Amino acid sequence: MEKKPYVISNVGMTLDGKLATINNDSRISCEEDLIRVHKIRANVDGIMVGIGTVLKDDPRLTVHKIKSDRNPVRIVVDSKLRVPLNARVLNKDAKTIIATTEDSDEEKEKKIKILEDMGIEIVRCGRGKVDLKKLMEILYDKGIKSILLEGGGTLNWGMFKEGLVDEVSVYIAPKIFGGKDAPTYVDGEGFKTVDECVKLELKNFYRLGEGIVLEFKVKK
Ligand SMILES: NC(=O)c1ccc[n+]([C@@H]2O[C@H](COP(=O)([O-])OP(=O)(O)OC[C@H]3O[C@@H](n4cnc5c(N)ncnc54)[C@H](O)[C@@H]3O)[C@@H](O)[C@H]2O)c1
Ligand SMILES: Nc1nc(=O)c(N)c(NC[C@H](O)[C@H](O)[C@H](O)COP(=O)(O)O)[nH]1
Repeated sequence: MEKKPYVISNVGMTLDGKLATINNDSRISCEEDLIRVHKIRANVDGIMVGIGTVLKDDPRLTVHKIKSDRNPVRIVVDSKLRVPLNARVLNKDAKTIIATTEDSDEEKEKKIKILEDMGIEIVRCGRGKVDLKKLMEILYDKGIKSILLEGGGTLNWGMFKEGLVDEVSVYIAPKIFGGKDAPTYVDGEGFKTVDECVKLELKNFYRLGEGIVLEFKVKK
């Protein structure tokens, strides 16, 4: 696909690949790592998360840990439009785009109208779940040429499966959460064979705070 933003996937995960505990405690990154993430945020056009992350963490998705005179556009992928009207991602600190499906019912249309009246832009693509390839084209046409993908595991799977991620950076905290139901970096159905899996090329690694940062390019 030619017309798509450059996508950097970032997470803070435990040594066992978890993004949160089974009780959804997601405090993984150390302060130094959060500053690293905010430096990336300050240099991209958009920050994207799935609705699961908004419902569980209520992130602001702004640059607030370092000085910056701009905030990227916040993009929430939300098939069923579950976003709470008091979510911090809907505040006035930055522009927000909610990506949802073309599926329609009276209640959804009502909520779209309320969100639009709040100044939120609604983008509709796909049926059943958001068509991520189409979404990337739409965002590119809106001038969003780079995106920081901040999870969670379900959206990460969708983006990797569609071949939409270009670069990966992960912070590995020296912690082990365990739990087969705890969210991991990439969840979803998973690839069935090694031939199909996403292949990466290690570009850089360094110690940061108590953990380590790994940076990869996705092999195309
Ligand atoms: N440690 C970290 O770096 C980090 C970062 C982000 C999230 N998290 C954690 O991840 C968890 C949330 O992850 P999650 O997996 O529940 O939710 P998620 O944030 O991945 O959102 C999933 C939602 O994305 C939407 N979606 C629409 N179209 C899709 C498509 N084509 N493919 C995939 N998803 C699509 C669906 O509405 C789906 O419910 C929370 O526990 C949060 O704390 C941790
Ligand atoms: N890099 C990273 N390390 C973590 O330990 C963690 N829990 C997240 N979680 C992703 C989540 O979407 C938000 O990045 C945070 O919840 C921060 O929220 P802010 O946007 O700064 O309000 N991200």
